[in-house]
Amino acid sequence: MEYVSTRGNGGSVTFTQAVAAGLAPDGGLYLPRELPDLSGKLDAWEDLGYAELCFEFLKEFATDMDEAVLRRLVEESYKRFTDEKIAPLVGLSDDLYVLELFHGPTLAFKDFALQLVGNLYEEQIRNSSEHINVLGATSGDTGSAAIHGLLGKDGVNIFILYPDGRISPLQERQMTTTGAANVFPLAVKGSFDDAQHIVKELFGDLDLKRQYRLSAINSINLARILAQCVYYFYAYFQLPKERRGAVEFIVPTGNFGNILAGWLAKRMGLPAASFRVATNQNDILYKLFTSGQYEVGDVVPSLAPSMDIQVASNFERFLYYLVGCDPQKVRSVMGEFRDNGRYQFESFDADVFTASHTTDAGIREIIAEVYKKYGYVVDPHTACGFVERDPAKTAVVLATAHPAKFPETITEAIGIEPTAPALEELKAKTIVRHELPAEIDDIRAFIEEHAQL
Ligand SMILES: Cc1ncc(COP(=O)(O)O)c(C=O)c1O
Ligand SMILES: N[C@@H](CCOP(=O)(O)O)C(=O)O
Repeated sequence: MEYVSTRGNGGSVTFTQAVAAGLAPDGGLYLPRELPDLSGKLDAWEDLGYAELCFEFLKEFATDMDEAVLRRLVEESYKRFTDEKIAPLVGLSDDLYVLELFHGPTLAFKDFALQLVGNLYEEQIRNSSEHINVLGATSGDTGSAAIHGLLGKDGVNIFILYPDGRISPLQERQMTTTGAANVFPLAVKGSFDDAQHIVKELFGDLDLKRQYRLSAINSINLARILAQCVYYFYAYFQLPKERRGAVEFIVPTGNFGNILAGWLAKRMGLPAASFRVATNQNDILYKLFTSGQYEVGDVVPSLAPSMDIQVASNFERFLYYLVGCDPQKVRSVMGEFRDNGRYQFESFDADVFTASHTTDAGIREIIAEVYKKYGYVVDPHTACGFVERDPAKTAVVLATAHPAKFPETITEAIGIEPTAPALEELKAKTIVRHELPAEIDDIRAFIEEHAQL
């Protein structure tokens, strides 16, 4: 299978090359030249365990990898999950289900892809004997999942930018208390968007990228998206057969990676009816999907900090399909959006997407209501998925983080403090972090000083 850039000037590369590159050299994002039709495989996949399903799915894409190696890496990637089902589907009522994606090592859905990406990078280092330097931006969860996907692996330094003071204290502790000499958590004086922008600019500096062998762990990396497709199939197979008629996946959304993975799964044969873009008060995507107006505003810190994002990097992958896979149109829309901070679509076909948004007050109310009604505790991000439902559909809400990562908000809402052993043990550890301005030159200089060659 070949991979091409959304902007059309990145040539065509293999799976391994696309993963190693992260961002395409023309600044675009990689996608398969053609999506495979997997609908004929669903019957055979119905009863597979999570790792087996993941292997079967990924081997359609990693066609340049040895299958035995891929199988080993995939199996390894799900060993540290604490629930035997890996991604259990919990029924709250006949037509309302929660897909729990927080049983990995860092208690957020990012572990699904980043445990795997860590293993793919380790394999790459083993094969090339070259050191890599991982660079990423996080609004809370990607950073810790990436660090824990790579921790203890030789030949890699990790630089993670995060907005200082705008992630939860426990998310910060997950990144800053590892004690590992090759992990550099960079507390940046700015927003996640500032951090993500800097990271993309640095990946766009092709000399820097080549010299330091910079590798991406954000969802600009196609491996992230593909690994996240798997649990949509897995969730579907866990639904009772009589509930599979019209399924809406409700996805707490920020950078648009998670929901894009579901939508791609549908394009490949997953029989889902629709996907809900569930945002917090930073609702640029809600406005886009309800009006066609795509306009950057100021990010407002919220109770669901990992979704405090304005410019969602994976929108570009959706845009590519929206404009009929025409890279020139992608370049033109992205260019106008970059220059003006806005783009008005004349006709915006939202396809199978629906959208909702939630304020902080709404998040608190939902956490309390869901607990009262079902005895179930949702984290503030997952709460955004409980806003409204189409009664004609079976709803599957993606639970993207464990509530114990956000104890203050949960305690305020229901008077009970959620805990998780993996987080408790972090509280006594020493924090090591590096404070930097949100300036590309400062970040570049830090990397040049601390990267390994
Ligand atoms: C807990 C949580 N929920 C939801 C999201 C939003 O997911 P995405 O950025 O893939 O849209 C994130 C961050 O990515 C997150 O960490
Ligand atoms: N919400 C994310 C932001 C980064 O998104 P990614 O999916 O592109 O890595 C986070 O928690 O860091």
